[in-house]
Amino acid sequence: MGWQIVEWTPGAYELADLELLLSGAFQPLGGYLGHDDLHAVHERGTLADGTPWPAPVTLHLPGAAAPGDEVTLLDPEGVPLAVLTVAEREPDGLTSGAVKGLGAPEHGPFARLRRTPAQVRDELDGREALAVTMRGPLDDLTEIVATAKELDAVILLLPLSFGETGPAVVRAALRAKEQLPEGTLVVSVPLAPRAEPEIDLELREHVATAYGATEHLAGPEPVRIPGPPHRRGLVVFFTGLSGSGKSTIARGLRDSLLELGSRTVTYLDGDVVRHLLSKGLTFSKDDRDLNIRRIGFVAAEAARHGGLAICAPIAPYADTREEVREMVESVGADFLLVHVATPLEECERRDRKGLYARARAGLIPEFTGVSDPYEEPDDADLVIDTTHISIEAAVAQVLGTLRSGGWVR
Ligand SMILES: Nc1ncnc2c1ncn2[C@@H]1O[C@H](COP(=O)(O)OS(=O)(=O)O)[C@@H](OP(=O)(O)O)[C@H]1O
Ligand SMILES: Nc1ncnc2c1ncn2[C@@H]1O[C@H](COP(=O)(O)OP(=O)(O)O)[C@@H](O)[C@H]1O
Repeated sequence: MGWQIVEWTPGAYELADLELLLSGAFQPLGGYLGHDDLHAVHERGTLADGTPWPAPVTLHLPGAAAPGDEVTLLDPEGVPLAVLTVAEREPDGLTSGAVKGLGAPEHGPFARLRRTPAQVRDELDGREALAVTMRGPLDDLTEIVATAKELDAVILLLPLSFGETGPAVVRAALRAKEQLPEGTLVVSVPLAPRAEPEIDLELREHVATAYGATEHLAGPEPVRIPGPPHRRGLVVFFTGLSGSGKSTIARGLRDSLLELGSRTVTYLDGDVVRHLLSKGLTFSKDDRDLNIRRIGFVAAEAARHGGLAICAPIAPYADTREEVREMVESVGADFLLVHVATPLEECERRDRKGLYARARAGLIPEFTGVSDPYEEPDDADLVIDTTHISIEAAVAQVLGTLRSGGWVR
């Protein structure tokens, strides 16, 4: 926590909130909330001064920052978006303060469909507006058309484009517009969903009002029907000590899958990863974590498009494995953790590459199992100890799990 923070890329959720703070969609808020406001929001649904406000809008910053410091907030591509003037800072990094925009946000899909509330209010020019906030397709337009007619209002479709489903919601709004009266407006709003439905609804109402709505209809929630497992993306993630058998089983699995021919396979071989994707990284905790995140990122991209990715790094830390699981599940794919639980003594006895001997001799520092930790998974979907079984039997166990889960037919 010692280093002074001068710039920072907030998380996806915080960035979405930032955009709405900057555009005025979160009026009267001018920045991230601090302790007193958050307390009042939780207790009474107002800010500390009594102004109605339904939901927390928060930011976490690492590093050191004191009241009055300025921190530049960047988008994921590194473009400066805003300057935050720190007001308060909690020990856990929660930071409040006003934000000032540096330019129109350009990151994320459908940037052209974003407009500020002021621009939309200008366009409405005093006419009544019926806002429809949507997170899923509108299956029935009759209520919207009837209500708009009754109010003599312009229809304002506000697709809440956040995360994976964002682009689909915007497409649904553009499709709906074609069947709605002329003059219907579509404005993409990156409002991240809030966990509690009532709070989410209230926040949607605030945002709709900021955009000039005189009435608000909340569109249906997204219905996510996951495809059958054999069409869903899958990441098979092997973890275990060096020499436990991860690569051998992973290669066997890849070959069996290629032979079956029913799925596309991406194999992220540990050595290839270390020579290319993670070239130059060491075996410090930070570098191992980064290595695993990179592997997770690539595997999730393959799985996002329905592919099956196989990875076989040591991945000694539980938190980092969990991060990868979340990364994969957030793109709508499945994650299968296989713990190759061959005990250290057996791995050391095999010592295929002579690494254990060198590690014991003190020639390799931070060697997993010898002088560096391996956190045993307690969330493995399959555990295989290869001490007394053949390679074929080990591969068959994994393939059997894929078959019984329906991932492979
Ligand atoms: N200090 C230290 N600790 C552990 N392993 C070491 C180390 N130095 C080199 N190696 C070799 O690197 C391979 C492990 O790399 P990974 O990318 O799988 O490790 S990690 O997941 O980032 O922890 C591992 O290969 P495998 O035997 O295939 O597991 C080792 O051969
Ligand atoms: N049932 C088994 N499954 C996998 N490997 C086995 C098995 N039995 C013996 N081995 C041997 O153990 C070694 C495992 O090495 P490797 O697959 O490179 O491990 P890791 O990738 O975990 O470091 C190989 O020499 C392999 O032939």
